[in-house]
Amino acid sequence: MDIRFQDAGAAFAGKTALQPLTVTLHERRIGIIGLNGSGKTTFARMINGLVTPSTGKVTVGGLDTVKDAKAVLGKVGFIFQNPQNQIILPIIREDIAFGLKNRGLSKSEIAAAVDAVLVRLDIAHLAGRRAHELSGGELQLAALAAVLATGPDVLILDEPTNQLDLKNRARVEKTIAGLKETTIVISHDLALIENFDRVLLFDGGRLVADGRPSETIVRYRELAAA
Ligand SMILES: Nc1ncnc2c1ncn2[C@@H]1O[C@H](COP(=O)(O)OP(=O)(O)OP(=O)(O)O)[C@@H](O)[C@H]1O
Repeated sequence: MDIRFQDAGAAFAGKTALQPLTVTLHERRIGIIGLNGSGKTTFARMINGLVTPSTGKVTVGGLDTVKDAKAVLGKVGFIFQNPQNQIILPIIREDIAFGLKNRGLSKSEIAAAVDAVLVRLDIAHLAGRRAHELSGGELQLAALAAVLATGPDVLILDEPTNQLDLKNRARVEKTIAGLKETTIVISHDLALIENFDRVLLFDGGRLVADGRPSETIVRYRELAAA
């Protein structure tokens, strides 16, 4: 599943947030790092079309994020920084099922798909729980389950370990490691992405390093210390 940025940049109200860049992503685990406000989330949101390019274009598996916006949304799942904002229905099982409605599935097929994803993430015990009662780590996994159930080819997680304790962090890390989907993770938690296939470093709205995690992380540390 190739993700291609072709001279693609982004601006908000005429102010450049991301300088035009050309890059193709096809690795299975991709990390995105950089200081606050460096353009990481903007870059990630361009992949699912939430942010449309002000110049150039972005394609996912050959689909244009502007012209084929709906198809791209079906291919790219996004787990936001605050997962509670994307859980719509109060009970976890219902919330996961909600995302599968309008797909021509029978009630029993939806129930089976919900069960399958709960088992896959080892969170079957959360099925009947209320979202507002869950811990941060449980919420993160529940949001991931709801997105995974819809069968995306690409998953984007925005700071998935933010505010998690060590136990929940390890749980989320292990879950990410086991995902078969192409997974793009924005993170300030450098240990989380140190074994990824590729890491992109943004600075001031520019892609300034792109390569193996060890090299990119060293560059980030130099940049942060400067
Ligand atoms: N919707 C928007 N409207 C206006 N400006 C925006 C919008 N989204 C982002 N920006 C600006 O674009 C720049 C890059 O922001 P972005 O959210 O991509 O950074 P980031 O690297 O993800 O930051 P952080 O680590 O703090 O989450 C910032 O200057 C930000 O203020």
